[in-house]
Amino acid sequence: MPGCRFSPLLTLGPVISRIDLRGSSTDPRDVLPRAEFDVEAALEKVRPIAEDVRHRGVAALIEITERFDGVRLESTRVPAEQIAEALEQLDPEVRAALEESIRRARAVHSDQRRVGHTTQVVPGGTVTQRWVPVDRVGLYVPGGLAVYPSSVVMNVVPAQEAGVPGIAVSSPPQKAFGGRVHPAILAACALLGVDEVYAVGGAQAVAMFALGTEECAPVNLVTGPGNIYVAAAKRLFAGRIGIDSEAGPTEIMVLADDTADAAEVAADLISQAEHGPTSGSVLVTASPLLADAVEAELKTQVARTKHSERVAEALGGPQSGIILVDDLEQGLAVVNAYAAEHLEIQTAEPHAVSERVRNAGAIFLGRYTPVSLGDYAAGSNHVLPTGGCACHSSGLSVQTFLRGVQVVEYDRAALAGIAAHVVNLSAAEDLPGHGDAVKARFDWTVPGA
Ligand SMILES: NC(=O)c1ccc[n+]([C@@H]2O[C@H](COP(=O)([O-])OP(=O)(O)OC[C@H]3O[C@@H](n4cnc5c(N)ncnc54)[C@H](O)[C@@H]3O)[C@@H](O)[C@H]2O)c1
Ligand SMILES: N[C@H](CO)Cc1c[nH]c[nH+]1
Ligand SMILES: [Zn+2]
Repeated sequence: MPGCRFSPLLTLGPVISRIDLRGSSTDPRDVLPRAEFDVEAALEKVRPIAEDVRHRGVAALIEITERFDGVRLESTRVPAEQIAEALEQLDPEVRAALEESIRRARAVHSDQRRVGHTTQVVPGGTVTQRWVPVDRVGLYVPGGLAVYPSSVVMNVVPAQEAGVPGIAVSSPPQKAFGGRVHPAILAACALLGVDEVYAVGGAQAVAMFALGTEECAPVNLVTGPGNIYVAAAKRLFAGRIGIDSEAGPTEIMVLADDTADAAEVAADLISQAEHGPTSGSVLVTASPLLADAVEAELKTQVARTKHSERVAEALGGPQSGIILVDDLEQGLAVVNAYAAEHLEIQTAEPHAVSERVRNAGAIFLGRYTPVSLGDYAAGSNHVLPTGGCACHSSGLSVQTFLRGVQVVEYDRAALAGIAAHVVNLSAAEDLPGHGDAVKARFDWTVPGA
């Protein structure tokens, strides 16, 4: 059968492991799978790359790119003609899909814009909250195992809607495309009006953005997903620049009951496993019947999916599994403990269930909302917190590119009205100089002090 491949991994045992939490009072956090993603260890490899870029700029980038991507660049900056040419040659169907994806993402992200607000604290005393976009961002678009024009959309649209004036994109050059950045990525940049693109991948791209080179001015913020080296470089430069998150391997958790369709659940688990061998795909269910049916479906579908080897590796890895629970209550406890990047709810009452979810990067409700819709064209953003970070962080949004600046203004009477409290608090902290700064405005006589 054309396109049908058989993975030898499938003959070795179950396609996915089972964790039976039924009747157990174990804290789900102690047993939940997660892929190993040792950013600290990767830092050791990334530090010399960063130092090299710091000292030798473009010359270092050219050498590192030759080493890791097998491409000898003449310049790191992609010429404008290459970007224009990529758009001219873009398949019309892919162009239409990208345009619709951009239109929907723009509709959602433009609604996230924040307006400033002034609070009148007392007569004559105001605090205004202003939202100011960062001046310049570097957006990383991965291009290793797969290439991601959709990630161009997911990074660029919120930055544009936030009003960021300087937007630069970087993505690895592809040997298979004559050493150029993948043409679909260049075309997506063209559709979005982004003309500053670099053919640099991995940690070296983050170093280029953070430090600047002869060809690329430094940025204030780097966003975008990537592999462990990208994550390690973000950790290395965080503080010097802002970062969105250290995105790890993609993951999906499906919370399902026996109203779910096993074939659809299996297809969704495979969809995210397709990103790479460390992707995590987890089904949580109280239905042993569904668990069996999904496992059987996985066996069939994995064998015929295009990237069956890496899918089988991801599903067979310790980061994937089918978790059997007693009931929806325990299922929700597992869901909240895991804090999935993507959570699908395939139950009889997905809305009501979703109200009880506290930790998830994005929630996909019902059978007609698969994660892959969100990956490409729901309007939502697909750059989401992974590795459990959804319990403290959000996905990419307009807010990522904004800083809140408070503008404070009190007149004489308003300051006089609070002066005694400021002086007393400064004394309580043994920082009397702070109080003196207020007293100085009243000829050292503070009313009521
Ligand atoms: N969260 C999201 O929104 C999202 C979206 C798309 C992709 N992803 C994830 O992003 C990741 C993409 O990873 P990828 O590897 O395919 O692409 P990538 O672009 O992140 O990394 C490729 C680069 O890594 C560098 N590299 C390769 N081997 C190296 C080594 N030994 N030392 C130093 N650098 C090295 C190369 O320079 C290459 O250009 C996947 O884990 C995928 O799941 C996440
Ligand atoms: N699932 C990935 C992380 O959310 C995004 C993506 C891009 N293309 C396909 N999928
Ligand atoms: Zn995906």
